[in-house]
Amino acid sequence: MPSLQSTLDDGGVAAELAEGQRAISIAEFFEKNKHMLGFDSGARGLVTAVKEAVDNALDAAEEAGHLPDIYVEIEEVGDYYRLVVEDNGPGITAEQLPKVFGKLLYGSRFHKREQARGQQGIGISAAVLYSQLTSGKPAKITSRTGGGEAKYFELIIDTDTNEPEVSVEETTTWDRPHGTRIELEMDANMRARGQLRDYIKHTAVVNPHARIELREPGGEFKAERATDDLPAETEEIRPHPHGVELGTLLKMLDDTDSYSLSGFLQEEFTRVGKKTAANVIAAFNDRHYGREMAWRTPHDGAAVEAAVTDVVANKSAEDVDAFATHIAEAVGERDRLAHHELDALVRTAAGETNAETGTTFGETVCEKAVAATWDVIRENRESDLYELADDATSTRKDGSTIEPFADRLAAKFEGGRDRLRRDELAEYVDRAAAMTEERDDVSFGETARENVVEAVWEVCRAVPDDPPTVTEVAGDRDTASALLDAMSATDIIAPPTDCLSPITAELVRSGLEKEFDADFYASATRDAGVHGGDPFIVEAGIAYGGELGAEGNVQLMRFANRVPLVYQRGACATTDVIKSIGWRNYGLDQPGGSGMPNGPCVIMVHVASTNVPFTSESKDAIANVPGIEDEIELAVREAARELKSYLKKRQSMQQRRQKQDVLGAILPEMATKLADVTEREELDIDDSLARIMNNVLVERRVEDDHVELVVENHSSTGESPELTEIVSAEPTAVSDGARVVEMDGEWFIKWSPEVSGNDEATLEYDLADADAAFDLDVTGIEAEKLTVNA
Ligand SMILES: Nc1ncnc2c1ncn2[C@@H]1O[C@H](COP(=O)(O)OP(=O)(O)OP(=O)(O)O)[C@@H](O)[C@H]1O
Repeated sequence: MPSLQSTLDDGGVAAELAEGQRAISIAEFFEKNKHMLGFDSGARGLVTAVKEAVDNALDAAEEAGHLPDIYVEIEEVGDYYRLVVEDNGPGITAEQLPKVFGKLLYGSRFHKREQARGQQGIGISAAVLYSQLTSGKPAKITSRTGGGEAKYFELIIDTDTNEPEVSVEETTTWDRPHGTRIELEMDANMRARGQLRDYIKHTAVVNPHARIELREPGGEFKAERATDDLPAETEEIRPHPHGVELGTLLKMLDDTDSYSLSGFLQEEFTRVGKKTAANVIAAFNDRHYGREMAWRTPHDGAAVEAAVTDVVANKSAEDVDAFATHIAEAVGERDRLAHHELDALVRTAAGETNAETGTTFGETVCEKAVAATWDVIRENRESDLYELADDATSTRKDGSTIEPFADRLAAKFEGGRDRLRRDELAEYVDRAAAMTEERDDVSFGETARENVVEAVWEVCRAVPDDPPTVTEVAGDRDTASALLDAMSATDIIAPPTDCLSPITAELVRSGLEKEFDADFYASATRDAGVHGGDPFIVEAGIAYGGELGAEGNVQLMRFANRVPLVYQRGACATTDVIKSIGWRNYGLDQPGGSGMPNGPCVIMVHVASTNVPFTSESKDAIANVPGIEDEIELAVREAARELKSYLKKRQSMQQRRQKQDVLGAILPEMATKLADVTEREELDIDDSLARIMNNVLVERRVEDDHVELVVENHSSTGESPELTEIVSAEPTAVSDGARVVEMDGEWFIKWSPEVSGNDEATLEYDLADADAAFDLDVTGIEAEKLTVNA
């Protein structure tokens, strides 16, 4: 078959192609690209649908201030699976409902800067799309808003138009007073049961205020509510100036009602008041207008006087002289002068002279005087630049290098107001330096050049011009780009974090304690950072030991905005960071010193943000954003430090126990042998063991009705044990510092002595009844460091 090109000329090909070109609806696009939304297989599609519906249910209930109560049911019905998700949220109005479920990219959160699980307005409608594509059945939705009647809808998405097609809309009855019920049928299977259960279990870890019930063909799972406190309510915020992208800035400039740049900055951004706006504008002016060079003023006022006198005609010599003297004196008072400063100074001199002489020095005269004085001031620019360059460069550069360089640099200033941007100045310096290197056979390196630029830029003055208006900035990409640069270069305090709802270190820990039976738990919450104008907070938690499986890699749990991330672990910034940490340093096994560590350990990382940068629309993995990666690392390291000291201590306790076990086996034999040989009474082993092990030894000594508890601290550090003696008769003459409580005929005597290293304390009491029974309990010291002989 001949190719299109061989039968048609270029214009013909274009016309032919044009016939086949048409807009693609978003629904059509996602129909073909289901994997982008997490619906690439039946197993995964089911997990994604549950995730989207449950995330929405949690968002909706929390937003309405209700403790979430969510029911998820998966049932096999004929060739398909039926998914039902019910929530006790505020419900959806009959007007909104068809669009929420029947239109992709329709939602309430996309434009909000506030932490929420949903972001894009695709999730649940994508589940509807997947269901209708695989089963051909409509979505069945029941929703009831507080106080209203329940409404029932059946709908599909028209993929050509991306609009809902409602087939049934009626009033119904429902036992929930408010909430939403979604029923979807889809081609699916339960191969991803593990992921499904993980998703529900991990959701429960980070949402202890939610009650979630899952019923699926393989069994039931219930996560009961652990707290009645809803997460702190979040506030919507405006974007932060750091990290906004140019396109967004241009759009904001177009949309704003503000006229002035200062107003725009204060109105549209968070953390920008009058002062910060002024700082941004100063930085913007530097970039947009540049600065004016301020030349060193001449020592000799006579030259200025002469120059002014020369150019002013038609006035009495006396008046001209007074004017020239005023200018020369004012110039002499300044160390350096920029053109606009000179201009203001001449006008002040004109006013002063006028007050003294009554003669007017008008616009033209002033302009002439400014020009003449400016020429005089500029005459010294070679020596001025020489001094600046000489100070700024290393002492190794001698005058013969600096002098020709300064002359060349001075030549670049072409006159006028000597106004230039920093990049222009850098170019002048580069050219002068390159020429000097070439002509004079000397070196003028990068650092020297940068130092000269900095020194000259420092003496330049900010221009007094008003910044352009918002409309002017919006109309020019370069100007907007200069504003963006200025925004990122200005110090601005971090955004407020009331738009975020971190889990908090305390709840991260109790969440882990609730779901994992371990020996050790640690957690950390970092301060907020900013990414792309959106604030974010990273939290980390670690559980170690206990019932956790010791074989293979540690278990990594990733969360974003309280949602567990189940898929694409390998593509996630969180995983990359965990792999990049040297875990051997924290006491975990890590073959080869990098990669996933091994051991009985769960590491969890939560990134909360008003806009989590996911790698794709299916929201499975966090993108490699350096600022976020840094914070993940710091949070994990903070928790890992606690793990390290726990493991270190555990190791030293283990060694102690081993030593104690060996001694415990040898010492009695030695004592017996020694007693045989010496024919003396056998030695008290506990006493010797405590001494050898540097333990704390607690011994009871009873004489008639007098009881003594002796606490000997054989270690070198102070200890504060808690001793509780339980006696069956009332004790008397109890030594100081004790609390005595009677309960059901038993007396509890509690002491908390502080015993310094290598010291001892004696606690005592008398018994009214010599036959009384007693029992001692000692806490506050690790078992491995304690020997009780009582
Ligand atoms: N169960 C529900 N109760 C109340 N409102 C809901 C419920 N489910 C969805 N909504 C509303 O419908 C909107 C669209 O939901 P959808 O899942 O399509 O997107 P999203 O949650 O905003 O974002 P994402 O695509 O990131 O999940 C939500 O923003 C919310 O306003």
